[in-house]
Amino acid sequence: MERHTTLGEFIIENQKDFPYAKGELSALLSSIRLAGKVVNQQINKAGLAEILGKAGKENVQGESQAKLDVLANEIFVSTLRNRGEICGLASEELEDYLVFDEEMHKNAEYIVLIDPLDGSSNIDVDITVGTIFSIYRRISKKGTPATLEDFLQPGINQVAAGYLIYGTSTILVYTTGNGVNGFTFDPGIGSFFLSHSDIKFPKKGNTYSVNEGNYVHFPQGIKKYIKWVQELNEEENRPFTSRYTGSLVADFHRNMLLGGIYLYPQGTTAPKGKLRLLYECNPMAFLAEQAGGKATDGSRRIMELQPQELHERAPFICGNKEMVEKAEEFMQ
Ligand SMILES: O=P(O)(O)OC[C@H]1O[C@](O)(COP(=O)(O)O)[C@@H](O)[C@@H]1O
Ligand SMILES: [Mg+2]
Ligand SMILES: [Mg+2]
Repeated sequence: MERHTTLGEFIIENQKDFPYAKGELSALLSSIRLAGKVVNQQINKAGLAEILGKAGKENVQGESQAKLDVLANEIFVSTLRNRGEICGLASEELEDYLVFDEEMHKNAEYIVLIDPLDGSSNIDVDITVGTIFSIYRRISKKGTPATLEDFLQPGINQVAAGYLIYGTSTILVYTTGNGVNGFTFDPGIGSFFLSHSDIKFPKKGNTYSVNEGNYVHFPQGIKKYIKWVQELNEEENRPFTSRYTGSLVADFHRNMLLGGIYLYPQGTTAPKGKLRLLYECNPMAFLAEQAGGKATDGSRRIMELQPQELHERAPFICGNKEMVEKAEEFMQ
């Protein structure tokens, strides 16, 4: 029987891609793997462990937090705080970034941004959710506390990014700038194994993912693009199929494997869209580009946007290159 490579082996094997690396990034990816396992275990038994429902408080964006948003955040923060690979962390569920200034963190090279639980509206109804992470090398001097500047870096500075998808199976997908690979969790063994190597968007896609309930609020260009995808044109395989789960990770994963486009545009009610640039758009954009796809805000490359605030939002269009460029044409 063919033996699959474990995530741990793959991380070590690929450490050579980073001639300057001293193993910190590998150790950090392993910490994220560990936290992911713990969150996965909690999600699998959520209905029994009284961790469904609301936490009774709001995050900095005024969204009412789900108990699992809070728990997943605590698991990632405590796992990464207990291991010395990062000097700071920012999260969707925390108003401000955390500075890890204990001795073992002071000289750490990296910072992490996370969306601990993506697709929160789906938790209580057992639909696929995820965790998204983005890793940067610090800008501030080693030995000093992490600064806001360390977090407000453009997406092109990411050294690694990825997500965990908690679906029919649990898969960890990530890139370090050398392609995108996916590892499926085998609960029987308790390890992640390489199951999707060097993932690339298929040449063509015919699935579009957008919350059409917001159609009336969309800019004209997006309205026209949606009309275009729904028109009959057998040659161009239109109308496209509509698939929207309410979880960015799930829609992105499907579109990357089968071809498609995800759109969360700006609108009258959300002038800058809904998704957060630093821990949703940038990591997915890095993965998309590494898989041969594209990610824009309708006209500009997401990864070239200069962030101004920790929780700022950005219009997000991401998927097959050709499909994103068509949407951009309509936006022009
Ligand atoms: O319900 P809406 O407005 O369509 O938004 C759904 C989108 O918002 C998100 O749930 C935002 O992420 P969080 O759940 O992490 O807040 C995305 O996963 C999803 O694609
Ligand atoms: Mg999210
Ligand atoms: Mg979230």
